[in-house]
Amino acid sequence: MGLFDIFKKKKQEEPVEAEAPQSAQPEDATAKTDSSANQEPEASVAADETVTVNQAVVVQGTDGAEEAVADEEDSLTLPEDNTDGNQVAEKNQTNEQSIDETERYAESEVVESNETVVDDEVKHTEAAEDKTESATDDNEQAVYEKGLTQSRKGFASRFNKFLANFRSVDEEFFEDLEDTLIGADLGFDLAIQISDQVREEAKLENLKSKEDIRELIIRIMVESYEEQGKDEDQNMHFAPAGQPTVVLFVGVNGVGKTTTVGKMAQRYKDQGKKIMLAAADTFRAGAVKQLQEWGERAQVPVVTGPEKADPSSVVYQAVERAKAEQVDMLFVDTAGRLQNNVNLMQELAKMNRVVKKVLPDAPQEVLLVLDATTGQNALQQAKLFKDSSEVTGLVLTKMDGTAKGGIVFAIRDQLHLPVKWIGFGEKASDLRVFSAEDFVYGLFKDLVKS
Ligand SMILES: Nc1nc2c(ncn2[C@@H]2O[C@H](COP(=O)(O)OP(=O)(O)OP(=O)(O)O)[C@@H](O)[C@H]2O)c(=O)[nH]1
Repeated sequence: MGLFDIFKKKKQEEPVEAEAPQSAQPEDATAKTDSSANQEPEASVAADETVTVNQAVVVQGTDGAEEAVADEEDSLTLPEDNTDGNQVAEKNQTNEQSIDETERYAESEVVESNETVVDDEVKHTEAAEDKTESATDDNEQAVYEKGLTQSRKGFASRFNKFLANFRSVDEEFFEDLEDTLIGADLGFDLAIQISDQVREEAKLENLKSKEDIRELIIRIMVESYEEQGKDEDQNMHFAPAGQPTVVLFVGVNGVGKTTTVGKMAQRYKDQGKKIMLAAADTFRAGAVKQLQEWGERAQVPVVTGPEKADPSSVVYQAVERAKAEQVDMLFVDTAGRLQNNVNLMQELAKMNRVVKKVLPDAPQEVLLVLDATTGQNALQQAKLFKDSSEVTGLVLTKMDGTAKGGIVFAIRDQLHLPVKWIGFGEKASDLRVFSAEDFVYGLFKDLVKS
């Protein structure tokens, strides 16, 4: 069954009061494929242990870390400061603000009417999560529907505005359609491609009514999304039993790397995995502290180095330790990388090589963390990271705080990098395995009739 057929089936099964996402109980919610769910639980680690790597930078003879890192020393120039990163972050923010301005018209209604609902939902969610921080118990589809509220309303409001002007399927219609799709953050290329397909099929099927056209657009979007993703490997990859799985988290400042590491640590710890974290963001003291807090919360050890230490040295120590202590998964939090800073990209490559010196098949995953609220900007970052590092998948954070859900379509269309995880909030349980099915449904369910 194709994605659109699943979509239609879900829609037919949906209770009449579809606007109350928390009350929806889809039949197939238990059938979700969670790549991590079938792993064997193992013994948990000692609580609240923080390891400081005091010798992370200094070469002291016998330690392989020094040799490994020294081998790489020539190729690395440490960044002097984070100024550029801050500029990028500020630029993102400015960009976000200006886009917000233009979108306000389309979304103001939605945001206002949602505020009370969101407040209530937040209270409700917090109360529930006081009882359990488990990421596995909640109904996945309801989580997606809630997390995608802003994007769904944004889409619906754009489409309804566009269809309100609908008179006939003429050239003006296609121009409006392209503008609507670009406005929904699908990107120019995909907007044109979808519009062309709609043109072809509307003619072929002789579709004329507003409802038929609306459904055709959504069907084409869903089907082209599915088609483009058929070769993507969305699963997390793991080392063979007995070896640590190493996951590097990369991305520019403030996208949510540290938070994602913390959430993932909690998630896998809850599954019985032995977890270790490495604080390779040695440039920002706050980042180490932030990771330590997540480590304490999840009760997993955190390997740290002195401030301004060579990040690769910390990584090396952490990998050695993870191997020696038979850790199942080592999560490495890296500094905010700048897409236009060659030195920083080199440093990332160096980290990769240092990991391989200890564990030749690692890292099993290099996850690029992207902030969904930055829309097309996130896409640009992803392109640059993809070109200069071995990114294996994406984590899309802050989806709860944006109407730019369409970025998921643009990412697949232009990058062919699988979104593996999605963040719907700041709590550990807000990180979810990405499900195209739930995503598409959460985004479009208001636009298609059952
Ligand atoms: N609403 C929301 N906030 C998030 C999400 N993920 C992360 N955040 C918040 O985003 C902010 C930045 O997150 P960090 O984890 O510090 O980002 P970082 O990429 O590690 O930043 P640097 O250490 O500066 O490189 C924090 O306030 C997080 O709580 C999410 O999915 N939703």
